[in-house]
Amino acid sequence: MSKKTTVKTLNAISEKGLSLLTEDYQLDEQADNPEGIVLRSYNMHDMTFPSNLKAIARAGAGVNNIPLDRATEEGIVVFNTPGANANAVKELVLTSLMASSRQIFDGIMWVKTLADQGADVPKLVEQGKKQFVGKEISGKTLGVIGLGAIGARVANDAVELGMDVIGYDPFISIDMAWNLSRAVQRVLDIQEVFEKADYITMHIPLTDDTKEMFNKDTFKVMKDNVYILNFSRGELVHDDDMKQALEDGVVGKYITDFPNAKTLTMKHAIPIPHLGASSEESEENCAIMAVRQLMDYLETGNIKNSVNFPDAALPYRGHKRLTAFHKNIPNMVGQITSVLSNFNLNIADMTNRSYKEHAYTLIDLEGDINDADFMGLEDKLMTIDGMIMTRVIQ
Ligand SMILES: NC(=O)c1ccc[n+]([C@@H]2O[C@H](COP(=O)([O-])OP(=O)(O)OC[C@H]3O[C@@H](n4cnc5c(N)ncnc54)[C@H](O)[C@@H]3O)[C@@H](O)[C@H]2O)c1
Ligand SMILES: O=C(O)CC[C@@H](O)C(=O)O
Repeated sequence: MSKKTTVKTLNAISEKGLSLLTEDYQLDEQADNPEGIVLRSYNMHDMTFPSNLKAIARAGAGVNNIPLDRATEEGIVVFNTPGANANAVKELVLTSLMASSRQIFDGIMWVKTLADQGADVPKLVEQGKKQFVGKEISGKTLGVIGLGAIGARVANDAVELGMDVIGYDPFISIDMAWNLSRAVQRVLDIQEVFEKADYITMHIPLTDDTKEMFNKDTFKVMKDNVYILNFSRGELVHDDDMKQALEDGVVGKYITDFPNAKTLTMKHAIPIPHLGASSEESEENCAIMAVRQLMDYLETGNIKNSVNFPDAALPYRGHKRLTAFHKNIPNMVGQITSVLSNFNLNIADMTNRSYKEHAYTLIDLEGDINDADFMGLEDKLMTIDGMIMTRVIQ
């Protein structure tokens, strides 16, 4: 019996996805040395990668919880599931936008304080409700920073709700640009969003460039009483500056899906316990996509939706297949094919794709090949300068 491939989960992953793992896999939450890991927001930064680990599948969009550079150096592919939870997040953004604008959260908290007022409750409600007069969003300006899977959906639906929408994304993909409503006004300078918007929602990854993008300098440019929605990552906002801006009335409300000890005590902050992607549909979509991508890679070497390797695929026709991940430098493919020819192995098909400083080569080998024909092949390939990982799939 051939050995099963071990997959470990680091968070609760929808059964709809995990049940796709066939009998060739064993799912083991305690495994010390799995070939694959599936996770959501678990922080992997302090974790040493197991020696057998080949792939990490993030059931979700953000990958700031995974040490990508280290994974790349160790030849471990990292996947995410673009768009799979975007509708869930969009719905919560729009819900929060409308509910906060109409002071629903404050109103609910207040009305609960009347619980011991007996028959007077209806009268007190009518007397007290004037504290919670809100604003309609129709006709107001929404600034959307980041027009990816979530931002583009939020922008399009906000247009349908009657808002004037300004979008900023210097790196927008062609697909997203096609999907964006023509009513969304795209701007090339983020300052324009800060200056004009009554509500600002951010849908960008957390990177060195975006960390604390919302700070006292950017608040200074914004309209007084602007509402800021953060369904991306807490670290995009400088907490102390936000606290001050809320106290000064520069920011009217801060709706954040990433509460921490500071935001929980901020006046006018509305903390939500990271529920953006927590819908049944989104959890299933993400798990199914993550597990499929992981299995495809482990079984065929094909890559789709990686954040650190190039996407690459060859139709899998049962050939013995060699995969190699290496530096994106001249003559790597030449050196690989030369080793193959020394081993008397003939190429049936191949592809080589690059991403930033690295490249990935998939080679199908022709004919009936025995295990003995591969003896020493991977060791030899690993002696090529710039080679990071090789794998024979048989
Ligand atoms: N709250 C949640 O549960 C939840 C769920 C999903 C995603 N997220 C967060 O939301 C982020 C966005 O998710 P997505 O699915 O839309 O990702 P995405 O990759 O589809 O979109 C991100 C967009 O941000 C743009 N961008 C990058 N840097 C930018 C910058 N400096 N200024 C403006 N735009 C910039 C990119 O070009 C891209 O279009 C994720 O990275 C994640 O951190 C949170
Ligand atoms: O898994 C989750 O619940 C949240 C995921 C979300 O933050 C993401 O970046 O996709």
